Amino acid sequence: MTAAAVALDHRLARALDAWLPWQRWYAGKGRPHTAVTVVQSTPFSELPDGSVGSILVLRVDFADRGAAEHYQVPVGIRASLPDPVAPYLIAALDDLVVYEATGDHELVTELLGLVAGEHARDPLGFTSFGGFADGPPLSSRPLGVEQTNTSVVVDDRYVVKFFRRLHPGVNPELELPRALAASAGRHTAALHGAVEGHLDGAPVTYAVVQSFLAGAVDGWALAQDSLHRLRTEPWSAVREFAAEAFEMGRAVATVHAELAAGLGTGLLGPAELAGLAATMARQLDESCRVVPELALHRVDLAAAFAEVARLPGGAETQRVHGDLHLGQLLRGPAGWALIDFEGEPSLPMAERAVPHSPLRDVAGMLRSFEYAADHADLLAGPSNPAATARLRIWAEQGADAFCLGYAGVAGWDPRGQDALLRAHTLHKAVYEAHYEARHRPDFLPIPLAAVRRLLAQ
Ligand SMILES: Nc1ncnc2c1ncn2[C@@H]1O[C@H](COP(=O)(O)OP(=O)(O)O)[C@@H](O)[C@H]1O
Ligand SMILES: O=P(O)(O)O[C@H]1O[C@H](CO)[C@@H](O[C@H]2O[C@H](CO)[C@@H](O)[C@H](O)[C@H]2O)[C@H](O)[C@H]1O
Repeated sequence: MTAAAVALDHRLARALDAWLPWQRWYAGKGRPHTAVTVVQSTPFSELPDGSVGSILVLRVDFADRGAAEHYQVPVGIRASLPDPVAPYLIAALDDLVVYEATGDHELVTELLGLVAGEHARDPLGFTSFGGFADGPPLSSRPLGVEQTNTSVVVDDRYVVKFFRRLHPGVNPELELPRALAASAGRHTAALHGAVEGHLDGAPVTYAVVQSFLAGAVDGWALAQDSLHRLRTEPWSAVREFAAEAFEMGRAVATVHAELAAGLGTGLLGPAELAGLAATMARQLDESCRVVPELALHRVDLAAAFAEVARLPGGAETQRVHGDLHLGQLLRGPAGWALIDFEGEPSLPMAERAVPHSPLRDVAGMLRSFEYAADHADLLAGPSNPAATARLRIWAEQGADAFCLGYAGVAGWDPRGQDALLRAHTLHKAVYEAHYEARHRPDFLPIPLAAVRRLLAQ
């Protein structure tokens, strides 16, 4: 059998069926599936020894007969597995092995070359926005971090992010940086290229290439370090983290201003506010089906969301990040930068493209300060009221400093819009409960405790 034929062999579909549910990025966990089908296979490279690189699209059908999901799996198919690629094995069929192309420097180099050269491999198109160095890259490595998609760092200069779950529509992670290309300052990573195609007649973003901010530390790692120090040097840990949170607030407000300037602003009037309240209530219902513990608070949560429909004077909107948290901020030599503009990865693209109040992102950050503190509390084991109190002060000081930094740039303090900020914060906590139930059930107590605490305030 040739390598090209393997991509379409039904035995590969069977192997993928067993492999897929174990992947961190697989979002169908908890929904028994009935079939995994390779619905698209786009060979992008054929090496002299007959090895092939191909971008597969899998369709997953579910027993509940709900909507099918599509996933991207770039694969390499070779006669033997080169040593560095061994951890990426998917299946061995006859005399050929199939593995994840993201672990293969040769195939990553081929893909990057297609982007830099703006080639096409029907139905995929490769676009360059410039900034590629001459000559092939010397090294590449999958990031290997906890993430929703799969990113590969090339020469510590680029990061190629392969979107795993494919939704029809242009991914905001391509759309927003592309719109900001001329105006974006130092608080975002430059966009170099993209891989786009079609699925069922709709445009789909397969991958983006961005500048890699080498040596940057992310906000979550910085928070972990600070929380560790909180045990021995509580006041300097609180003070120093608050100073960073202040700068994070400034960076987020600056990017918000750039997004507003590049993509415009709007106003939610009474009808749109009622629509927003209804969307929050609908998402609450969906999350209650996945996380039964949430249903205990359904009435109070619905009441907080209903408040949105009664906001006097409306609310300003614009395109926002959409899924902001500490892990989405990287501190490099030029200060804090925002990454990962794809929005909530489970939402359809049309919903992710809806303009929102910037408070949605602010709420994401405020939740993240609390999340980090509650995560530390959870890991610390048996209850220790003094330690818990310190953690709460740490989170509150971080949140206050963030809002002050934001206000310094935006000219308004997010804490001034109480009901909308509260609704967005609760909405984020509900989303987190849904997300954790699907991806990291051990962490589910964190957002559930937050829902209880926020409702009690
Ligand atoms: N441009 C970049 N420069 C440096 N590191 C990055 C960059 N983009 C992403 N990362 C690192 O990769 C991690 C995952 O990236 P992210 O875009 O959040 O992935 P996902 O959306 O799949 O969860 C980030 O937390 C960060 O550590
Ligand atoms: O993968 P993404 O970065 O797009 O975001 C998803 O995964 C995040 C976890 O990796 C999740 O964030 C939640 O956990 C964080 C700690 O790991 C915490 O800082 C965030 O506040 C919390 O929301 C995010 O919600 C999800 O969309």
